[in-house]
Amino acid sequence: MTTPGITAVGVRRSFGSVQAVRDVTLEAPAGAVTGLVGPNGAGKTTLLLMLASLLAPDAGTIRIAGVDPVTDPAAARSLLGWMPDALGAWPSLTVRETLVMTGRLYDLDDAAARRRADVLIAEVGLDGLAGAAARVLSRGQKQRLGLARALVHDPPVLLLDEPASGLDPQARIDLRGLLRRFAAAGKTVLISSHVLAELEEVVDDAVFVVAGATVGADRVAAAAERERPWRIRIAGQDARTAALPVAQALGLDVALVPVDRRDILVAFRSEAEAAEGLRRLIGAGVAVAEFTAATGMLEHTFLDLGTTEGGRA
Ligand SMILES: Nc1ncnc2c1ncn2[C@@H]1O[C@H](COP(=O)(O)OP(=O)(O)OP(=O)(O)O)[C@@H](O)[C@H]1O
Repeated sequence: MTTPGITAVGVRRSFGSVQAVRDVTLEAPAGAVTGLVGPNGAGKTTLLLMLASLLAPDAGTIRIAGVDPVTDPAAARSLLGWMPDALGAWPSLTVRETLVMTGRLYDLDDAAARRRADVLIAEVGLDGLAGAAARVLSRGQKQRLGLARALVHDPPVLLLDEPASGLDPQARIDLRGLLRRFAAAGKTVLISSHVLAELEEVVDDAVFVVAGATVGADRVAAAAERERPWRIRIAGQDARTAALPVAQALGLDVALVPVDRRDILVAFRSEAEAAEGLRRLIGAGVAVAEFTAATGMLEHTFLDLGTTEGGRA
């Protein structure tokens, strides 16, 4: 029976004495975009390489849409699209030739490979560069080609390592739309990125990897619930002047209410507490122009995990 999505249980991989991945257990369901988040050197790329069947795990089990990439790498590769963080393209082939060649490697006949290349060139916005050699592409253009290449065989599972790096704002918005469309079509998307604010806008859920191990759901939930700062901006008043009425309305000592450029920072323990704070400010007649969490949930959780228990799961 085919199980959609990606599962990994107790996966490990060392390079000599370096334990790059020491204990990863995760599930990325079909029909969703799952983020893979962790600090530099946490083991994300090593893990993605194992999921992509390009590196053998020392221990543990992996399933890509039900297929074991260790015992049946060919079947796994037919099910997954892999976008590495750096494009290892054939430098003298053009964009179109690269995609046609990739299609041929996936057993498309020549005509089908050409049709597929043209569709993908349009989809990733490389129309004007179809005849350009891969070596002359900018970093962002290479990223687009890497994405197109991962999609050649229309795989149900997509593994993307830092796909947004080097992309301009429009290309990032396009990428978000594309990933959401994939998820809506029932595909599985696992994406690593350091740009957490951006990841936040595209993922349904996130898996945190710290020091080679996935962080348990209870620890992630606890980290997410810890106090975090909110930015408050008051209409028509500079932040220093406005800090006093804000502190009074919230029952705080003004000396404990920091100011950051035009904003006042106040820590709340939860969204419910923040909502209550906003109610009090409005009730006290404070002209609130902006009231927003200073860090997104992913960033907040990431920072919290990095500062507790040495980040160990
Ligand atoms: N081929 C290799 N040989 C030796 N050590 C390696 C190898 N590949 C990775 N490592 C080590 O394994 C650890 C995890 O590396 P990995 O590239 O998986 O981390 P990452 O989470 O992707 O990091 P980043 O966010 O910086 O890209 C690092 O300490 C790295 O130095």
